[in-house]
Amino acid sequence: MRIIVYGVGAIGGVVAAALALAGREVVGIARGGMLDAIRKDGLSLRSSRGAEQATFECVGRPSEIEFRPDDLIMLTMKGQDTGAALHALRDAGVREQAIFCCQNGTENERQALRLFPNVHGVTVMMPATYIQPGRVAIFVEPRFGMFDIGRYPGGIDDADRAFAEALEAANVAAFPMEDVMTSKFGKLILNLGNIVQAAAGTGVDTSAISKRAREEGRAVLDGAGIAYLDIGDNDPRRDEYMRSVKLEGETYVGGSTTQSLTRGTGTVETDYLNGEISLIGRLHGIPTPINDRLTVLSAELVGGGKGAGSMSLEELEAYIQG
Ligand SMILES: NC(=O)C1=CN([C@@H]2O[C@H](COP(=O)(O)OP(=O)(O)OC[C@H]3O[C@@H](n4cnc5c(N)ncnc54)[C@H](OP(=O)(O)O)[C@@H]3O)[C@@H](O)[C@H]2O)C=CC1
Ligand SMILES: CC(C)(CO)C(=O)C(=O)O
Repeated sequence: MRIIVYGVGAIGGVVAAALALAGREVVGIARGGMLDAIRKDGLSLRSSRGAEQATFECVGRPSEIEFRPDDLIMLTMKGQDTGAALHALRDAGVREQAIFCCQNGTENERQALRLFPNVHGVTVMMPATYIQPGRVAIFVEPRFGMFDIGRYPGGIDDADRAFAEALEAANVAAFPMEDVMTSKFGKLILNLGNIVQAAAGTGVDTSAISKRAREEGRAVLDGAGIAYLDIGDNDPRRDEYMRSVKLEGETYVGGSTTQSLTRGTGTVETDYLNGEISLIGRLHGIPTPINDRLTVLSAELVGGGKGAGSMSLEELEAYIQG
């Protein structure tokens, strides 16, 4: 069984390296400097275990892979890149293989199920950082993170069990779940603060604004009758499996949206995080003024070429008031 990691960045990089270091067969799909670096020297994984160099096959597009029926395919690109990636997989001949959406947001699974029959949701709890091409880091211990895993829209099958077994071997705590989307909707609530942190900068206390965005998000899910679990700081598994750790010489720049603004990738995932709450709210007639504003804000920050931390807390407050 091979594991194809599509999108070798922070999450894809940590998981691909950890799997390869655990002796699993991994094929990465990467682009730009990351692809060149992995092909040349492999991928350096920095963690509380130290710096480990992982080597694995890496290609630039799915069409370079001869897919096998028992391949497990992880999607680890941002939500705004999922559509193009799914079409590239289908063009490359992928049909019945298990596709694991290892991404934040709840739309990736729906998009994948439109094209493929065998889709799985994964809640990714893993503060990973794309440091530079060829280098990623993970800032928790003793495990590299925790994944809730299950078939979409529900159930657990052999592919979930096989994926969980491989992750456990790679030091990622893995939990097959009958109703994984309840976990993913819980994670969505947590991620409503991503753009807030990205706008104001890591280290600024944005908790009051994030709290309001999350309260609005919960009201929308409640109103729409969508079940969700609390998988944030109150999740008791965090103490056992993923305690924050400082890594000498490495800086945790922040969450995934902060990293996108810092790296200047030119897109952010907010339309699939806060925008998902706006969408569900609009479908159910529930107002979502805060998440609407945050979604527009993300487009303005990206459009204006703004970096992480480009707004003061006061500016952010004023912006949300409209
Ligand atoms: N980072 C984190 O701590 C966490 C992230 N997540 C979620 O995990 C998912 C991935 O995030 P993250 O790892 O941070 O994102 P990154 O941007 O670090 O990694 C995604 C990678 O996919 C690459 N990519 C996108 N499209 C393609 C393509 N068509 N072909 C080849 N490569 C492609 C990107 O390339 P390029 O660099 O050129 O853009 C990038 O390197 C997101 O849904 C995020 O919300 C969840 C929990 C924590
Ligand atoms: C919860 C958080 C912020 C942890 O890294 C995350 O999921 C992300 O970075 O997108």
